[in-house]
Amino acid sequence: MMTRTRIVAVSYLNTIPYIYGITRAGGSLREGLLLCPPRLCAEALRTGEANVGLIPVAAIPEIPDLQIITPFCIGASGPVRTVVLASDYPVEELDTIWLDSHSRTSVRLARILAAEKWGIAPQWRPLTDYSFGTGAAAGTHGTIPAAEATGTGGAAGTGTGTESGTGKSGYILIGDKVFDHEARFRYLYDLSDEWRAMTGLPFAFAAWVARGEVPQERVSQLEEALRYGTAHIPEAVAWSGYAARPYACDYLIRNIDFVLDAPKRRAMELYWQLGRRYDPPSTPG
Ligand SMILES: C=C(O[C@@H]1C=C(C(=O)O)C=C[C@H]1O)C(=O)O
Repeated sequence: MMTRTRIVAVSYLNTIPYIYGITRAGGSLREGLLLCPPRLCAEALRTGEANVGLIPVAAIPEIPDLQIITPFCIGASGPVRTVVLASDYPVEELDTIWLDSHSRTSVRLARILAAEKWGIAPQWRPLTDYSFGTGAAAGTHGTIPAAEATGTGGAAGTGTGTESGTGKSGYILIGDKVFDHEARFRYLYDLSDEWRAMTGLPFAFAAWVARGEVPQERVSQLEEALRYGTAHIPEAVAWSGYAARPYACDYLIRNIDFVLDAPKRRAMELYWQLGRRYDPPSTPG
């Protein structure tokens, strides 16, 4: 029987209440904690580096022997704010969509929405460089070109998102980078809002899972830690590296919904069902 618990969780502001709860609980829960972007959280469960984790819901059916073990998630019942399609053009006009390589759930959600709601069939490309037009990497493949990101339209010859069609690009962005870059774009489509408009349901982006046997006592400790953290959001933010960000509490209280309730479980099932129609695009890393 497996007794060691190695926990992996997403390294964004939206996980701070969970991290706070786990850290405060101390002991072996905290010692086993590993933080990384969502795609790598799923990888850690898949490879066995972790046996408990907050992982993108897109990855749940792909990893054998997983179970959802807590009634907590990273979800949204209204706008989520940090999962967006950002562009200088209306979605109907886009011919290329660059996909955040840190994401598993939202990139597939974008493909579902493109086909089922927006009625577009853009080229899908991996976005791998988040310098957003600044620094030495500006204009290289997979980067948001500075000119486009600042709203002057696709800059010819940057080699990014402008090589084909009308050169109208959109960018699926998730997590903290949305706070830093949202103001650059004319159009922001909140993917939680778009999903709710299409289905009438809230959404769950990530859920807590265990792989293989994890002692019930550990699961109960984890659940207790998550409950504490989500019930003490201002305390968690004050403790964290986000204390000076004026939007942090508001975002965690108004945008993120931590409860994995029946409507979010229904949304997860529907998302898995729809997602099977749309193969995930190949993304590096
Ligand atoms: C709400 C968010 O949901 C995240 C989005 C994920 C994805 O797209 O794979 C995975 C985990 C969540 O933390 C966010 O990142 O802002």
